[in-house]
This record gives sequence, structure tokens and C-alpha cells, in this order.
Amino acid sequence: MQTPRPRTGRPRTAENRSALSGNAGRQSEIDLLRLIIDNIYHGIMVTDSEGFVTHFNKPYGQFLGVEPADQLGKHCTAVVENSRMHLVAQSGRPEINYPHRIKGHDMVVQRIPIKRDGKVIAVFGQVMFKDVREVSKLAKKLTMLESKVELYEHELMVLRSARYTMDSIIGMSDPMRELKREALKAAATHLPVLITGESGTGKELFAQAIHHASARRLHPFVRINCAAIPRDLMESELFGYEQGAFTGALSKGKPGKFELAHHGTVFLDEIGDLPLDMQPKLLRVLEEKEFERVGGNSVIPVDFRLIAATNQNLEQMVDDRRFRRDLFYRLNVIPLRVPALRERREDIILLARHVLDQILGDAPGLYIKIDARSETMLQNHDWPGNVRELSNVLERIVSSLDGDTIEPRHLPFRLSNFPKVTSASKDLNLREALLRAEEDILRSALTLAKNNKARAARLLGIHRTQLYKKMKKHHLPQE
Ligand SMILES: Nc1ncnc2c1ncn2[C@@H]1O[C@H](COP(=O)(O)OP(=O)(O)OP(=O)(O)O)[C@@H](O)[C@H]1O
Repeated sequence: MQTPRPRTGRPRTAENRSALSGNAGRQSEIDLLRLIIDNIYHGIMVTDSEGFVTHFNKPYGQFLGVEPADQLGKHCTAVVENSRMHLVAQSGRPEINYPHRIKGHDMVVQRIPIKRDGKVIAVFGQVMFKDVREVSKLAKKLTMLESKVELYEHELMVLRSARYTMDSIIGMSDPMRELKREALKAAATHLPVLITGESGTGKELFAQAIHHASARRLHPFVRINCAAIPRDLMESELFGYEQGAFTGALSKGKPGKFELAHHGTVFLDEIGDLPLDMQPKLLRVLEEKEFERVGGNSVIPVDFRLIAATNQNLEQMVDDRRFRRDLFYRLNVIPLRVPALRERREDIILLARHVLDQILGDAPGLYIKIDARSETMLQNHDWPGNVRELSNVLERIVSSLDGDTIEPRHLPFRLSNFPKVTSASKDLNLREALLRAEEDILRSALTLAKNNKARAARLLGIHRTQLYKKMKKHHLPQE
């Protein structure tokens, strides 16, 4: 096709046309559009339906080394080598991401016909990449990023599962095997799970293992300790708040735990401590899977699986009207009870070995033995603080162990039913025995109370100040 000659005497700029109309508002709008076109990063050229240039921006001028204003009115083929703008005007078909060779560079361009009433009135051309190698670089970068994401997802899964699978829950006793089987079945559903059991039995461990065995494993596991959140902050912690919802609120607002757990699992620990006035709000989000932020008026949908745990007797609490019956039924869809350590004594030594291995870590050549009498003492103890108490006892022993074997003399006083005064117990005098017993009981109470001093003092039946005094006497950490 023959290239039409440039028409120099007939400027076709939008500016000129609107200057003729004499409309000031229209003029300023056109100025703005021209400014926008000139500030776009990519080179841009617009032609009319015959291929004559009506717009040509500065970046394109800089790229080609020409003055933009001088190109207006010329035919596109006289301005840009290999131009196809006039052909697109004729065919009316857009050319998206086409290769285009200019000045020895392979570029990537778009040519889009602009139509009015079905007729092409202009063609918009844009240089997408000044060098086609940019595209392949970008594509490579994208592939690289995609594989990195894949790698991280995999690592995340390995990391999480390495810590929290059912296999990492130690226990070969019948009740534990059965419990793991039930927990795996629960993981395959999206139903709420209620885990009960004494303090320190491993309820949280089960909650995490269920999450990581479920289809939600790549999404967040959000733990909320109902006993630890101050009452007046509970609602905003759970549901978040909007800007200016209350004094001290962050100016941007803040998402709550449920929002953060989208597609994942919410673990409500110590659910028995959820204040009564919060219970209907929890029930609503469980039933409707949507909530409103504090101070907000839009409803936010959320998808999560709920796992709740408690060491309290929720049924009794329902009877005492301290826990809502409707909420209890909603939570108790799949009940799992983690047995106390004394109900699975065959797991005690297994757990002790596991804890010792964890304490010693990767230290090469280090191995701590437990002699037969100590094993019997560990197995015979009732462990009111369960696995947590066992861990604490072993940690303390290891920190002051003088050899590589745990012997009865290393074990806390409470593990022996009563001190046997034998000829071997040369150093045992009453004062020392009482001191050891006192320290031991203090430690147990603190373990049971999860280091909450007021609770520990209540357990011991003494005043808190007295507890602090005794802790000081035995050099127990006060924080
Ligand atoms: N079967 C187990 N195998 C390995 N570690 C365990 C096991 N059970 C408990 N533990 C460990 O004991 C400690 C207490 O466990 P966890 O916090 O899960 O108990 P819990 O029942 O949720 O306690 P609480 O009711 O006091 O919150 C944790 O350090 C946990 O890793």
C-alpha cells in the first residue's frame, strides 16, 4: 500500500479544534488530557482514521529523538518506521502486545482502534516495552517469583507440620492412639471441635495438629486466650474496630482475630473464661459466619473453623448459668477429651525421654539416662500439672544435674511418697527435708497456676505477699 504524503497544512490537533470552539472549560480539560498523555511513562501516539498523527507524547519523542509537536499532522508511517496504525484503522482490529522493530530494537506495542457508532475515528498506539528483552526478563522474574512462592509454601508446610503434626504428639497408650484417630477424623471436616482436659495435657497441641492436618493448613492459626484478654478489650480484640471507635483506637482501625483468621482456624483457648456478655456475639459469628467491627456498620463475611478448649466443666457451668447452653451446643459438635497423664502412665517415660531430647537439642554425644528407680517414681506420680509439670521438673533437674544419670535424689521431694531415712541418707535432716518439700510445693503450685501468683497463693491457701516472701527465700524467679 502506498504511503499517503504528510499533510503539513492541515493541523488536526484536538487543541486547535477546541480553540476554534472558544470554550474555556473544554480547553482546560484538553490541557489536562495533554498533560496526562505527556506524563505517561510509555510512548503514545494517536492517529485519525487515515493514519495522520493527532497526538504524540514527550516520552515517545525522547525515545525516537524527535520533537513531539513537529510530528502532529504527519502520516504515522513518516513518523514511526514500520508503523501499522493506519492498517489498524482500516481493519478495526486491535493489535495487543505485538512485536515492533524500531531503530534496531524489538519493542512490544499495542494499537487499539477507537470507534464511535461502529466507525473507527482514531487509533491509539502505545509502546508497552521499549525492548522485548524487558518482557522476557519480566517473565523470568515472574517464573522465579512463582517458584519462590511455591518453595516458601512448601517450607511453611514442612516447618509447621514438623512441629505440629499428630506424629509430634508423643503418646503410644491406647487412649492417646484413639484420641489421635478421632482428631484426624475431625481435621477432615470443617465442624467446630471442643477439646477438654486438665491443664497441661496438650490441648493446644491437639488444636494445632488438627489445623495442620486440615485443608486450612496454609492459612492462619489464630489463638485467642479468653482468660488473658481484659474484659473491656475483648470485643475489639475478637472483631476489630473502625477508625475512632473509642479513645485510644488507632486512626486506621484494626482488624480483629476473626478477620485475621480468614480461611484458617480460630483457637479459643480457655473458652470457659469467655465473659457472658461476649457469648451471644461469639454465637452470632459462629452461626452466620459474619460480624461487624466495633464502631463499624458494614458486615464482614469470614470463613474459619473454630476449635475451643477448656479445662473447666462447661456442662456444669451451663447448669450454673455461667455459660450459655446454645453456645455450648454450637461448640461441642466434635468433643475430644485429652486424658490426664495419670490415666496413661505408659506414656510418662516416653514423654520424659522426648522432653530430655528437646532440652539437650542437637548437642553431640549428650545423653541423659534415667535410672530404673527414678523411672518408677516418675511413673507413680500423679502429675496434677500433667505434661507441663513433667517438663518443668526435668528442665530443673537437667539444669543442676551433676552426672549423666537422673537418680531418685535428683527428683523433687513430692515424687517420693515420703522421705525414707536410711543409712544412705546421711545428709537428710528435718530442716532440710522441710525446706525441700516447701520449695517443691511452691513450684508445683506455680506450675499449676501457670505462674499466676494470685492463683498459686489461693491454691496454697496463703496470702500473695507470703508467697512472694517464700519464693524469694527459695530463689524462685519472681517475674
Ligand atoms: N503429648 C505430648 N507430646 C509432646 N508434648 C506435649 C504433649 N502434651 C503436652 N505437651 C507439651 O506440654 C506443654 C503443655 O501443653 P499444652 O499447652 O498443649 O497444654 P494445654 O492442655 O493446652 O494446657 P492449658 O489448659 O494449661 O492451656 C507444651 O509445652 C506441650 O508442647
